[in-house]
Amino acid sequence: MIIPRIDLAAEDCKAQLSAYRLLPNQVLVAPTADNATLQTILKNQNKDAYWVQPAQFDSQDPLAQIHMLLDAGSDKVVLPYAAFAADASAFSHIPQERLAVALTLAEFEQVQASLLSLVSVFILTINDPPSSTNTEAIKRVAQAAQAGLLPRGGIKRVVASFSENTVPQLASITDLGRAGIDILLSSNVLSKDIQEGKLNIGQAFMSTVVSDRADGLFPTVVVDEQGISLGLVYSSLDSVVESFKTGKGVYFSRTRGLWHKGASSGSTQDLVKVHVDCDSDALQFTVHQHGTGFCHNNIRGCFGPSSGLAHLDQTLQSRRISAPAGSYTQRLFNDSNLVKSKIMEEAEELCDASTPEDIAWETADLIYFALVKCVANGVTLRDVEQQLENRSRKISRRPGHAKPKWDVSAKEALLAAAAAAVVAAPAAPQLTVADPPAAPKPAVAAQSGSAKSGRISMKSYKMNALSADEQKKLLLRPIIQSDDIMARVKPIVQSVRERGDAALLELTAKFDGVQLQSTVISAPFSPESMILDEQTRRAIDQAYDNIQKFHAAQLQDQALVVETMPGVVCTRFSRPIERVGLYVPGGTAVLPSTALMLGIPAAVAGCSEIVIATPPRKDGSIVPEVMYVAHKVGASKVLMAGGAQAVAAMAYGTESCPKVDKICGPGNQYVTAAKMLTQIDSSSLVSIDMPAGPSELLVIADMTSVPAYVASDLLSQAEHGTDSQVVLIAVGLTAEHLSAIEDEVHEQANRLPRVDIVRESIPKSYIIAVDSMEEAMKFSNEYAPEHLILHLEEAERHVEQVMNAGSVFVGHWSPESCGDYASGTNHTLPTYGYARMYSGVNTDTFLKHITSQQLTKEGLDAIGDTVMRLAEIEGLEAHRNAVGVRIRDIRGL
Ligand SMILES: NC(=O)c1ccc[n+]([C@@H]2O[C@H](COP(=O)([O-])OP(=O)(O)OC[C@H]3O[C@@H](n4cnc5c(N)ncnc54)[C@H](O)[C@@H]3O)[C@@H](O)[C@H]2O)c1
Ligand SMILES: N[C@H](CO)Cc1c[nH]c[nH+]1
Repeated sequence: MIIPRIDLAAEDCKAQLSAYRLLPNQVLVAPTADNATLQTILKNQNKDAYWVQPAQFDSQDPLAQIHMLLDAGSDKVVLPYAAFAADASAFSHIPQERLAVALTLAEFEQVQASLLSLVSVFILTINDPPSSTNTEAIKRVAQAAQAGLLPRGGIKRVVASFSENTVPQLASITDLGRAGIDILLSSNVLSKDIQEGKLNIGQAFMSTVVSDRADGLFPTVVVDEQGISLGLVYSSLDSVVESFKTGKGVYFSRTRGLWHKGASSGSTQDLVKVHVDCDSDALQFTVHQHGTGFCHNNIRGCFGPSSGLAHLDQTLQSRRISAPAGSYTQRLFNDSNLVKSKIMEEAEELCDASTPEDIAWETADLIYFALVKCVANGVTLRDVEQQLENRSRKISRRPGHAKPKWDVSAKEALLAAAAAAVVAAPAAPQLTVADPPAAPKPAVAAQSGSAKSGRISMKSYKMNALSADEQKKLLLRPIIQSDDIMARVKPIVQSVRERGDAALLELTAKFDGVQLQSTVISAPFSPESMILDEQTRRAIDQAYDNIQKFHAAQLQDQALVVETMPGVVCTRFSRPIERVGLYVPGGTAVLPSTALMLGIPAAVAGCSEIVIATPPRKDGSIVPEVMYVAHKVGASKVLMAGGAQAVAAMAYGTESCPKVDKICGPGNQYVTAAKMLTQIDSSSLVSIDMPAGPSELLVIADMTSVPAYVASDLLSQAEHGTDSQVVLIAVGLTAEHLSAIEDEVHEQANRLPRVDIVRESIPKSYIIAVDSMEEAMKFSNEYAPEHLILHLEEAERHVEQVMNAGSVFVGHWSPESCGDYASGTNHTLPTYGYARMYSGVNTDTFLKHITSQQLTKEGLDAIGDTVMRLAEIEGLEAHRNAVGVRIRDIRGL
């Protein structure tokens, strides 16, 4: 094997480096260890090939410079024998395979046994050209030096370093090579061309390779930059010479002769490295493959397509060039904030994962999003691997502490201290340290963690293949055992009604797993309870402003005045409901947005007492986002309770929770059942907004719809709860379009943190194919969805046909999520088909309308006979008389 020696003091050193980069190793001779050219070279990618030989080290601290060169990634540092002779033990901490020694034949004679175990390469300085005498001497040294393998595997190498102008015969290289001796030559005597007075690099390289085949060819394994095999070919001496010359993959075809790979197909190869195997009879070409691939069947490799990370990397690289419009991947490429959020989300989930399956799952997610970021920024998987390899070559170890921001142990200690402080302070049950705004893990994910496989798909129907009865059945929501739920809720409501706070505390311990000391936090709320990061605060403030604007516009503060007949004036004016209870769900997800949706209209309406009820977190606190909203809307109390017990507390009142006049807000089946139960109990004297149960969504989509958008909207509601239902009405969609939507549902769902919930809600959901918009609208109006999305051409034209729906989202750019959070409309909406007769929460929800009238003498005279006659018909004489006594006076009867 030949090794070029490149003098970094030479002007053309970088050109030399590039010319001989295909050889496995190069020796870089630098004037000093910190030479600027050397440092620049070590910053590039190929450094694992370099043996660095500085002529001079810093005399104060040579070891530090050796560490620096090895940490920078050089494969080996070459030291003069004198350095070892002075104190060999100083180098004993450096891995043997990273050190080489340069010495003369005479010096080798003095080598102590200890040096043999410190270095992996002996570079013998030979001042004369190869001769029979020095060749024999070199061979003797090789025999002595090469005894035994390196501790971590591999051989010790002996290299004969010939002087500046020596151009050895190929036969000498072959002779030394057969004895396992490499030849180090000045790059000045080498050439990529066949040139008089120079040694051709291809021929020199091949002079130690022996073919064991009758045709004299050399089996050549072709691999990509990640070392993944692309195929097996054959090389001849000429093809190798040509490869070194052109820097391309050139082989020998037994049918075509010299074969410039890709010359006709376009699938060319840039040659990255050429290696010979351990017994010198086969080659390995490392290439950067262009075009469709190496295999003539238009796939990447002859042994089939790549898999694993390499495959993901290749897919993302090709998607970067041509991602389908509207696909999730394209969105990720264009939205660096989304990628950032996903990486942080997945990293957190990986930290929280504990089972081997979950850890593998979360790692896969994290790697996926990390690779998207790489590809979006022109970084390849190989670049990442190169970094890992560089790190593995470092010999100085960093302590590896986490930055303070991420130091979990320190944070836990802080939280423990804060919790201890809270226990000591009886009146403040919430932590004083703000937790990150992360939502709690879905209950289902926590329980299962197993059924994470299988396609996630909705059921599929064709409207014209269904009987009327079958169509009707589809209008029903997933069955809820309401008798069973009522039976569970009644005793809960009863016990809170009878035992007040004591029952509340017990039930919170039972259902929410937290033993509180008190049930209510009263305003003014402490600033520590609502500490938010700036981005969250700004998001809440913007949502607040939009929702406030839309709900303030609904307020009719002018009385309605109509003179129905001359002298008969009818008026209607509104007054706020004084005390309202707002339920903010907190079971599988904490929903500060619901606090906005209920609190803002209540505040706009002017309710004088606003109580917000929400389940406490496991540490007994309420999320700071909800506390901040409670503060903004002017709530007087936050009730730390959820479920039926919270509803009962607000309906009947307890020692600490005020009784309210109306309870609003969505919730699970227990919440909804308790609202209905307390509403029909006249002794509670409480009303409710509506039965707002599990979230649901109906999408009507035509061929103009974007599959990725449709799927994302369906999933946005399917992720709420296992009982959520989403429906897609496909209007004249082709089979391809429909299956693109189904694929997106599956793929996007699998990337969701709440995929376990989606796995249960999506199978309860369905797609129904129809032929016309009329059929679609008819079905939608009968279903009366909570949310209706129109993914249609000229979607706005169809709004006038909507008869029953909680809220409508018009066109491709109106995702339902905007209505959930920030556009201005309310997200507390009727579900279960109640949109046929209920409106969603709005400003009027928190108002009563009072009417009044005033009649003049003339007005009463004009209307009197009508009223008296109608009272007579009903047999209500007192009614008739109240008008009659006045009419007699007016008319002087
Ligand atoms: N329609 C709308 O406008 C709208 C808006 C937002 C949310 N939602 C829906 O609200 C619901 C929120 O449900 P959630 O469960 O996440 O939160 P939640 O706050 O409604 O319910 C959590 C509470 O349920 C109680 N509970 C749990 N298991 C119980 C059991 N076995 N027996 C008695 N009580 C029990 C606990 O006290 C717990 O605090 C979802 O279905 C979501 O779709 C609807
Ligand atoms: N989509 C829900 C109404 O059904 C509301 C919500 C809250 N947070 C997110 N979404």
